[in-house]
Amino acid sequence: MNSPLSASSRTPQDPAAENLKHQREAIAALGHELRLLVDATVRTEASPETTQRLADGVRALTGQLIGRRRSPADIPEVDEFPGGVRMYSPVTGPGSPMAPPMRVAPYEGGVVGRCLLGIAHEGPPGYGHGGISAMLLDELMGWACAAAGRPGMTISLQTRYRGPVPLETPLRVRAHVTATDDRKIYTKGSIATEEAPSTVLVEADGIFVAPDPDVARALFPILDNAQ
Ligand SMILES: CCCCCCCC(=O)SCCNC(=O)CCNC(=O)[C@H](O)C(C)(C)COP(=O)(O)OP(=O)(O)OC[C@H]1O[C@@H](n2cnc3c(N)ncnc32)[C@H](O)[C@@H]1OP(=O)(O)O
Repeated sequence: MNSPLSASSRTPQDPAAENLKHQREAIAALGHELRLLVDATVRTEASPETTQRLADGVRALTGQLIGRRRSPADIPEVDEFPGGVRMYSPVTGPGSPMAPPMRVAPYEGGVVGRCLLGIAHEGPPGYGHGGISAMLLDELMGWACAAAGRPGMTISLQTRYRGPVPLETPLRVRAHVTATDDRKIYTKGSIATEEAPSTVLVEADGIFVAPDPDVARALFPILDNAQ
């Protein structure tokens, strides 16, 4: 299984790789514009008439996007599953209007994620929603498992909120594997600002399980097709 941090197996000269790159760039460009739209939407004080007109305009745009719809079980062609690029991940996906998106890199035996939360991610006024913090940590601890060669699914996530997470502030999320026990992988994670990286605002303990192969095939039929 490839690590999500590893490069794609296709070479840049490969026409299929060029096409994939082109597709991903376009998806990321749309994701970027949609994130700006989401941000503008949750900030707007436009009149009801203007808001209604915009809703009609957005509906017309959405109509253009409905073509080959995928079922939840399908893997997008632009993705690498398992263990690779997820263009529409709600945390790291450059094509997701919901994602901050968090950029992940290796870091001191684990992984680090960098992102900003916007008003769309707000919980208490001016601060991030606790569920969003848990989502960032869950995802990054999952990456830490994969980067350690032990990909798994979350079975337990415990979060402690020590301080509110400021919006529109560069954040540093960290995660690493602390221990493994058969199929269980134990992880720790934290969120701090880039400005004060040693002041932990949220910390988490996560337990992941590498699913039994039969369970994994039942959950992800695509794994059978890939063989
Ligand atoms: C790189 C991309 C990163 C993405 C990260 C995103 C992470 C996620 O959000 S994953 C989504 C949320 N998680 C889930 O939906 C998982 C739901 N759980 C399941 O489907 C199953 O428990 C699954 C598939 C993980 C494991 O099933 P299976 O392979 O049958 O394992 P199973 O035999 O039941 O359990 C293995 C061990 O874990 C323990 N365990 C399983 N579930 C739990 C649980 N919820 N709580 C505590 N222990 C548990 C079992 O007791 C067992 O321990 P032991 O061997 O000591 O008895």
